Amino acid sequence: MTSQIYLDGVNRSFDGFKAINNLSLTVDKGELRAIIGPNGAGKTTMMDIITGKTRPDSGEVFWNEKVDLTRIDEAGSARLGIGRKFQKPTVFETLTVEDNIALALKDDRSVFATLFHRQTAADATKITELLELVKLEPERARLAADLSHGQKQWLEIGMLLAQDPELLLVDEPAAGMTDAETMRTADLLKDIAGQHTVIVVEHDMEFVRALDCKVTVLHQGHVLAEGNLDHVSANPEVIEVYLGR
Ligand SMILES: Nc1ncnc2c1ncn2[C@@H]1O[C@H](COP(=O)(O)OP(=O)(O)OP(=O)(O)O)[C@@H](O)[C@H]1O
Repeated sequence: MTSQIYLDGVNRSFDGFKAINNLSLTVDKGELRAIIGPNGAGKTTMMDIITGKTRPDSGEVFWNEKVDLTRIDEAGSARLGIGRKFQKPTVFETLTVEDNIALALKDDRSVFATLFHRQTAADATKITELLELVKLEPERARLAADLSHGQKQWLEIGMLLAQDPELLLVDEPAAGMTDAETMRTADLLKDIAGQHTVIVVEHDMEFVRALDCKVTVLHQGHVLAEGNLDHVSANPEVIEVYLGR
């Protein structure tokens, strides 16, 4: 199996505090992986290192086994095919759902050209496919502002998928969602995996259970446990530092 992301012996300190401490982690191509851990465990810093936002002090970070991610900045990581979804949805509220996706397909053109020129047949097909994937086809003509919080999150995932990333990093997608939206989001990420590699940081254990994937527990900047949710949940150290709180 080819690795999509490979971290080995990675360290990063902030003012003498080791946010990432000898972190080693491999995520395979097409895998869906959940990352859990208490506040301050280093989850965000790990994603910042993968996307070139933060440089490690030492250690190896490889993309597709050959590209050294420690030498790449955020723009470079996006060009490689790393898409990142931050916690807060950032859709264009005054545009329709469909136009949000159309814009994301066309970030090489101006907004004006995208909105006022006719779509090609290929674009129209791609937009419909993406809307169906993120379960927003019935909402395509609505303004993004009128969507529920969960629907906005799906729309932004659709916008990221329009760029066809190889890897999607998703930060706490279930935060603020209803139970039904949370379960639909788990289904969506499961649908996306395989075609894309998906790494999800999340605190909601019901959601992580629904993802039904390998889980990595981070604590104090390194991997405390790894395996399926039942396996890591039974680990006394994991219960002590995270689940038992
Ligand atoms: N740019 C920075 N400057 C100083 N300290 C930082 C910086 N980034 C992260 N830290 C510190 O590193 C530690 C790890 O933070 P990080 O945000 O990676 O944890 P996290 O697991 O994402 O936590 P949360 O679940 O709260 O989002 C924290 O103690 C944080 O204060």
